[in-house]
Formats: sequence, structure tokens, C-alpha cells
Amino acid sequence: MANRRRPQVASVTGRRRSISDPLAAALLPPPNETPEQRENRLREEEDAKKRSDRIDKMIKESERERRRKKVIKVLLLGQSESGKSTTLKRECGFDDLDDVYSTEVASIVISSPISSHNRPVSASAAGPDYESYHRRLAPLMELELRLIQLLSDPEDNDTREATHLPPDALAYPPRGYGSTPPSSSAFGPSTSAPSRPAPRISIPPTAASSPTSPTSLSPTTELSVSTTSTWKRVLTLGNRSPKSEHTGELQGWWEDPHDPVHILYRCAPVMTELWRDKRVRARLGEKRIRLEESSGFYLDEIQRVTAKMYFPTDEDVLKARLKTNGVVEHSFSLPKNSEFGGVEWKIYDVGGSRPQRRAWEPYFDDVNAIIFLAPISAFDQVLAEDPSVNRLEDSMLLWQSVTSSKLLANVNIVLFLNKCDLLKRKLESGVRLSHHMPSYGDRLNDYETVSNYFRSKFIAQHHLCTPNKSRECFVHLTSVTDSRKTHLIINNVRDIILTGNLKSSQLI
Ligand SMILES: Nc1nc2c(ncn2[C@@H]2O[C@H](COP(=O)(O)OP(=O)(O)OP(=O)(O)O)[C@@H](O)[C@H]2O)c(=O)[nH]1
Ligand SMILES: [Mg+2]
Repeated sequence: MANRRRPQVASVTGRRRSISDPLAAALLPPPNETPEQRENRLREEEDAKKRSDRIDKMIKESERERRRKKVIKVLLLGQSESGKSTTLKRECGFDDLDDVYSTEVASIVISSPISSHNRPVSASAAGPDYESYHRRLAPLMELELRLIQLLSDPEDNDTREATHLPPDALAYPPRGYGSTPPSSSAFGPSTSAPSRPAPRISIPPTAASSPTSPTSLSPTTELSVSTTSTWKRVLTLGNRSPKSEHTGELQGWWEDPHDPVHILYRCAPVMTELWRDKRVRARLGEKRIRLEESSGFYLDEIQRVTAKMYFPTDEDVLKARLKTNGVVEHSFSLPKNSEFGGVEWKIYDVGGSRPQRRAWEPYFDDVNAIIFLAPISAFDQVLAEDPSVNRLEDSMLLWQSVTSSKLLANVNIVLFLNKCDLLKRKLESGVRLSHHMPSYGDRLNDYETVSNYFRSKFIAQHHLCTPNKSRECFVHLTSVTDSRKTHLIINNVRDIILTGNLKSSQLI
């Protein structure tokens, strides 16, 4: 309608120009309007007003709904492999987790022992038997390449990244670091630490983008697939679903001769032989490679997970590993009839490796709570992305950065000292904490004493660093892969976060 009038406005120059308000001029009825034109115009104006009122009403309603609906934002933080994504799976249950489920299906394939088998048994150290393993398992290497191609997004270089660690990268102490134990700087002044650069782990971009960081250059063992890429679609059963019995077509992927399952099935006996080989175990021990802490769960289950008609169990899904790239948001609501029903949760799961940490800070702005995970079993391990840094030390320094952040001063913090099952097993197998952390001294090397020691150290750091001295820090000793125990802890954490947030917004 405005278009229709504009030329007429321009044409009645004398009268229109005398009106100083250009909007009023534009809205004046056209001159010489016939009664019929006037009737049409008025009808059109009335319709436009009704439409405008409807829009105003909708805007007001959605604003009211937004205010009524409480949204709680939780950020999962911690170094890579600390268990953030595993906690997210637990937090949300399996029912509504299509995304995470398909993530883990992928990861089961990816974290099959393809790379791991080769890593410890280097060709140079191999006797005739090792050479034979290498040859007989070669189809797995080809399969790995095929899977990478299948899962990666050709448009996105990051998702094509699947490379290999230098042979001793997982061992501690790393090459060039002698046999000296790590600096205990994260727990106070070190007595016998060799001089080496302080770990670069502060949250600001400088840490991750340090030009000397080996991360961007050194290849890693792990295949990471972008959570946004198309690979999930490739793996969904829908894509390769069993077809009709009556048409004589394939019943399922297991009947497709090109499906990876056949290579896995054929290689299963050799994989089992290799995994049980005492000399291989000894070599892994010498190299301090603890496959039992990562893909070991699947290596113990080779026969089951390589079966042609294998379906992952909940536990398989929970134990599967796929490195997170970027930040993944997951939303869900508690049932309306539950105590805090109607609250919408938004959980942000971040990638924890050093180059990924620069993506964290924008999420600090309006977050309500943080669950920080520190894997305390990792006291004798180094970061995959920087083998000069002890994992526990990195966790502690990261904890300091998070707890001292002014942006997060009023945010509830829950600390999960995670992987307690692995810590217990490690200590029981005779690994001594004081050997890796001299400041631990001659305290008892049992699980109770060690875990309490870590708990008190992390709490002390929080008290020391926090800009908000009245903030309470809730600490849990967790093994997030243990469904039964974690269920209780998660419920407890939900209540703590909800109560804290509702209190602070004065809703209770
Ligand atoms: N035994 C044991 N394994 C765990 C525990 N928590 C996590 N894991 C395993 O550790 C691996 C890494 O866990 P993720 O949840 O992928 O780690 P993340 O923190 O999300 O790592 P990024 O995505 O790289 O930041 C997975 O294979 C998990 O199954 C635990 O408490 N005990
Ligand atoms: Mg993750």
C-alpha cells in the first residue's frame, strides 16, 4: 500500500511539501480518492492493523513464556578424556540421545584396536611373531582408512584428521625428560623438578595458540569426527537398514559383503591372540601404555563386539570414546510432575584438548553451573597433545584457571574427581603415587588416602583462587562409567544446581 501511495505523494508536490512531518505526509490519503478507492483503502488498513495486533500479541506471549520457563545452563569442563561426554550420556540417560548414541556407535568402530595393536609392536622391535601379527592384521589398517573416508566430511579438513602419535608419546616420562618424576608445581613448590617451561593451560586463546605448542604439528592417535558433520547419518542403521524378507534383498548389514563387520570378524582371532600374548603385555608395560584404561574394555570383549550381528549394549555405548570437537549443546526438560518440573536444562559439552579450550570462554557469560571433571587416575600419564605435561598437573592448573575466573565468580561449581575405578586398580597394581608426585611423601598408597589427598588439594586450590569466598564447591569422587553409582550422584548434583539457581533467582 505504501508503494501505491508514494508516487501520488510525490505528484502532489505543493500540498505535501507544506507538511513538515514526512511520515504524516506519507500516510495521508491520496488526493482525488473515489469513494470506492476510499472503501478499499480503509479495508486494507483495517486488515493490516489486525495483522499487526496479532503479531504484537504473539511477541508478548512468547516473552511471558520465556520469563516463566526457567532455563538452567550447565557447562562441562575438564581436560580431554576426563569423562565430560560420558557424564553427558549419563546425565541425559539413553532414551532421548539419538545424537550421542550414534556418536558412540561410530566410536566403537573407531576405537577398535586398530591403531593400538600396531603402536606398541613397532616393526623394528618385532620378532618373527610380531611381524606375523602385523601382516595378519593389515586388513584392519585398510579398514581404518576406509572408515575415515566414510565418516569424514570432504568439505571439512578438521574431520579428515586421523593420524598417529609418535611411538613413545603416551609413555611417561616422555622422551628427553629422563626418568625424573614430574614437577609437582600444581601442588606447591617442587623439590626436585627439572627445569622445563611451565605448562600453558590458561583459558585465554594465548594458551592454546602458543606457537610452540606441539599440538598443531604433532599427529595424534585419535580420530576425531566433528559432531556437526554428516558422519552420523552415514552410520545410522536407517541408512543400511535390513530390507524386506520377501523381495530377497539383504536382511541386514551383516549380509553386505562390503560391510566392515566382515574384516573385524575375520581378524578377531588374531586380535585376541595378540591381546593375550604375554610378551605383548610385557612390552606395553615397558612402554607404560595402559590400553586397559582406554580401549581395553573392548579388547577384553573382542569376540562379542566383532560378531557379525553385534548390537552395542548400554555399557558399550557408555565406554566408547569419541573425542569432542568444538562445543555440543544438549537440551532436555525434567518431567512436568517432578519436583522441579518445567525447568529446561541446556548442557554444553566442550572439547577438552588444549587447542579446543579457546572455545570455552564465550560460554562463561550466562552459565548457571559448571561441572568440572578431573581424572585423578591420570597422575602417571601425559597429555596426548603435549607429552611434556603431566595430566594431573594440567587438570590442577585448569582447575585454578576456572575457579579464579571473575566471570564465573557467581557460578555454582561441582567437581568430579573422576576415574576413581581406574585409580583404585592402578594403586592396587602397585603403582606408587609418590614415585610420580614426590610431594605426596610417605603417606599410605591406598585408594582412601590418595583420593582424600586429591580431594583436599582441589578444595584448597578453590579456596585459594576463588574471587567469591562465600561460594561452596561440591566435590564427588566418581567413576562416571559406573551407571549405578553415578545415577545417585547426578541426581544429587541436579538438586544442588537447581536449588542454588532457584535460590539465587529468588524463586524459592
Ligand atoms: N574406567 C573409566 N573410564 C572412564 C571414566 N570416565 C570416562 N571414561 C572413559 O574415558 C574415555 C574418555 O571419556 P570422554 O567422556 O570421551 O572424555 P571427554 O572429557 O569428553 O574428552 P574430550 O571430548 O576429548 O574433551 C571414554 O572411553 C570413557 O568411557 C571413568 O570414570 N572410569
Ligand atoms: Mg567429549
